[in-house]
Amino acid sequence: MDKLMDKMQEAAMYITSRIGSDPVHIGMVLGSGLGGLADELQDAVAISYKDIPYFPVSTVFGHKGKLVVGTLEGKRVMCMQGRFHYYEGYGMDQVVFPIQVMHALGINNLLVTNAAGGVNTSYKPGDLMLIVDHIKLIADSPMRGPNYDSLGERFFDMTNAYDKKLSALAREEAKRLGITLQEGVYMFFAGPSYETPAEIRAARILGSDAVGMSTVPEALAASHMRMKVLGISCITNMAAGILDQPLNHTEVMETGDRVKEAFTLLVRNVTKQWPV
Ligand SMILES: O=P(O)(O)O[C@@H]1C[C@H](O)[C@@H](CO)O1
Ligand SMILES: Nc1nc2[nH]cnc2c(=O)[nH]1
Repeated sequence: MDKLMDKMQEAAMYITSRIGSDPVHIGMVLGSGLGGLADELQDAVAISYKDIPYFPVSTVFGHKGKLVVGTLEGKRVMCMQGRFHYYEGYGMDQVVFPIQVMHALGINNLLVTNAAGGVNTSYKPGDLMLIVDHIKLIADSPMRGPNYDSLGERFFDMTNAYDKKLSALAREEAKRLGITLQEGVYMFFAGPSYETPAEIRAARILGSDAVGMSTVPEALAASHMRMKVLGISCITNMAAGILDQPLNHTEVMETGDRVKEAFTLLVRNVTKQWPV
């Protein structure tokens, strides 16, 4: 066994010692302001990241740094209440390590969520957006370096990175529940600064509808391991230069808090129907 596989196994064994060996159906990464969903799990077991071998720790306000495992709408789910970002100083390999540990635990379904800035001017803060594709032009790939053939192929396909059936499910459920669900392309920026207005104009020309500092590394790692991914952004603010106002993390958190009911309702109903 190589080193990454050893680390994944050790982390997975520790988590299993805390949650038991019943299968976990869906992994969920909860973005800034969206972590409250984890508090709704039944029979929940919460594990601090600092207790899990080789896990990094969250340093961002609004990211609690806990793995919470429990039942949501009849499915056993594992929520990351707080994620790791490249701008925190972690390598891309550390950013995606939890996703690889989920895979080691037998999880093949992943919901990735985030707070994002709206680039598409038809969006408004508080909208939810189904991620149909992404753009990443900067920073390393998390898969840079030796390939772990037991995890996935060296050159892997990203055509269907965001699963079409799960996307259709989210679309249907949003419609049924009367929740506005925009659809768009999420573009990764390394942060921690928000973008300049010129970068946002460039992002729009390139075809992005929303910008953020996460999610894409996790979607890459999940695709490498052929996990099924559903992505939902919460448009917490209009991206830089669209409105005549500066951006700040407080607004991001406040908007996340404002939409938490709609977000939770949508995720609950998608989870209920999620084929596992
Ligand atoms: O973890 P996410 O992508 O939801 O967090 C976003 C990006 C930054 O961490 C932060 C900026 O306000 O929100
Ligand atoms: N990069 C980036 N990340 C965000 N997260 C929440 N809002 C934003 C934004 O406008 N830009």
